[in-house]
Amino acid sequence: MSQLSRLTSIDVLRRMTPSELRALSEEIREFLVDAVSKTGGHLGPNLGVVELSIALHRVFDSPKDRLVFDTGHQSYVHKILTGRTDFSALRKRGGISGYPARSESIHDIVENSHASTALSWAEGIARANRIKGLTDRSVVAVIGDGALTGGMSWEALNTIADEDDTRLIVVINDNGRSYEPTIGGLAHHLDALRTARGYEKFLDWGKRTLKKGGTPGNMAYDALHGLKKGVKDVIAPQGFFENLGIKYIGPVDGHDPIAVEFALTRAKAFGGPVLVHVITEKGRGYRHAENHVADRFHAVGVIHPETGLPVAPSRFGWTSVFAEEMVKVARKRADVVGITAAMLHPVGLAPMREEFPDRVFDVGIAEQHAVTSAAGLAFGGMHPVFAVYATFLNRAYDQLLLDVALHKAPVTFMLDRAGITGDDGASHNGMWDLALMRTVPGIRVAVPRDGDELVAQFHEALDEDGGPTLVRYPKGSLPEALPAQRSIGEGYDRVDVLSEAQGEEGARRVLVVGLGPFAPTAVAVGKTLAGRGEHVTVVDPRWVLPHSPTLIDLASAADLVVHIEDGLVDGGIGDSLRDELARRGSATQVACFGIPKDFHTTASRAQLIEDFGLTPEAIVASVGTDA
Ligand SMILES: Cc1ncc(C[n+]2csc(CCOP(=O)(O)OP(=O)(O)O)c2C)c(N)n1
Ligand SMILES: CC(=O)[C@@H](O)[C@H](O)COP(=O)(O)O
Ligand SMILES: [Mg+2]
Repeated sequence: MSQLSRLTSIDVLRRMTPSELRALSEEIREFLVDAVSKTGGHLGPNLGVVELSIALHRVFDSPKDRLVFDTGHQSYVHKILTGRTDFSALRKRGGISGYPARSESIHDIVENSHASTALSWAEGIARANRIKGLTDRSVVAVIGDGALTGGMSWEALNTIADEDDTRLIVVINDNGRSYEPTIGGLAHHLDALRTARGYEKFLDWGKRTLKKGGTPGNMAYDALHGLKKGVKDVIAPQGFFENLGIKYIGPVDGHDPIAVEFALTRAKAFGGPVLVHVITEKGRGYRHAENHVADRFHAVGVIHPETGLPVAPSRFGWTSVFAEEMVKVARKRADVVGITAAMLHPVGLAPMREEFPDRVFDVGIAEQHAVTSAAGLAFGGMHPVFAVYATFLNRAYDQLLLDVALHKAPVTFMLDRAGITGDDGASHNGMWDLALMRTVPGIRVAVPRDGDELVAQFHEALDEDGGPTLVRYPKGSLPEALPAQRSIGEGYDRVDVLSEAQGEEGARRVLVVGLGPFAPTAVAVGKTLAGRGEHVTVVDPRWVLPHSPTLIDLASAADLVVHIEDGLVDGGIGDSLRDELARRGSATQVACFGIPKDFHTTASRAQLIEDFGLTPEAIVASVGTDA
């Protein structure tokens, strides 16, 4: 009988012998490869935390003890161990989320997939436990070495170090990588700890001792008892964690079940803030992941399990257009530099780094630093291009507002994954940037409708040296090119007319505005309205903030503006246009269509577009008839 099928409860897990645990680890790896190759997902990270997740659930008693996963993309094994083994609809509607989800399990806590938050979550939970006198409860934060490069992690560690009586265990899941090898001084320090003399000695001694081990059932006790007497002289050299005042245990081989369990048992018994440094391997046990140079299968699409090759071709057309154009620009403009927050390949800066390694900077998962560093680079005469997923820019709003915009710094933000991303969870939809940018003085925002426009607007952004510019585009493959029938105005003021129709005498005059990927939707809406005899003009404003005077004039001349955007409907660009028209005393009605702000369960982009009433049919039905 397979260990996985035996696993009907955590108690069964806790009674497993070392050999059963090893078999279970293998089965879980096979399960992960088989399941995730069918659906896509975070295969590499989860292959790396099989033994760690098992040990966490054997040593700690979730949900009494709280397990918090940073980013949460590495929680598939935790899900399997807590009774969720149907991965057939992973990240799909009706299936399990790719991140912890409270609606799925009492064992899941943090649904936010933005990195570097786990230590703050854990510190707050542990503080609450202390206040409530729940002194028998541990809080465990599992954080990757990449997430540890995020500033919030250090804000939390600074506080945690001061809370001696807090039962808080920080587990660093150190696989040496974010997507790529983790950058910076911290990564070097972790390396130093990892190769510390004590680590080898710790392991050899641990294995020797445990060869004489006790009964399998008492493995953790034997590990603890057997290794305790020698542990004092194998703790890794003083590191900044100890200097901060946080006890450090490790480094520990994260794929050695006994060593991990022993270390976690010690940490649990410590009774104060303690950090366990666990060394793991991203993609462990699946050679196509282990051999994948770029990111060890950090996030894969549907793949052939036997080869690791994608079933469908690359799905990131917009990113490829930017990547290619960035290299062309860099060849011509020495002042242009690229910045990424630990996502070199996903945002398309790898080709530029290939050719100009000194002009692409990876700052780790540190978007706030990236933005203010860009302000510094601009002050120094460069034109920085920060390529980032739209949702992750949220974190650097203050830096954008008061370090970049306040100083009118010529920084260009290239926002990938803007709008509804769908299956990657609620906090991954790039839905907030347009509304946020309404509050940023002086920023110019563009929303290209196809690849040609992305290139054109990227160049226009780079030509702007009087302040920040932002170009945002969706996840996935490129749409058909959508040429304009004619354009009105020049430069930022230019508005592209995509279609127009003269209606019947006295019919309603409708201006349909489709931003970016909703331009084709706007054309479809216009066609239906024209078919009913209404006067229709369908436009793409290209640069959407500040509003172009041409667009304002077109809108003022209409009875109704239908405005469709891949962003928040409350407070979005359509809302802003409505406010602007009202300020001018215009009687034009504005019907805004976009994303509602309440967060959503996992579903595909197509499903969410249906849900939000963003199909042409739904929009036409909503704006009614002229009658
Ligand atoms: C604020 C933020 N920026 C970027 C990302 C994208 N991202 C997701 S996982 C990841 C790498 C995480 O590395 P690490 O914490 O070491 O976890 P591992 O994948 O190695 O287990 C990144 C950059 C994110 N989720 N949140
Ligand atoms: C967890 C995380 O933030 C990233 O791994 C993200 O899920 C990648 O998204 P894409 O798959 O759209 O590149
Ligand atoms: Mg890592």
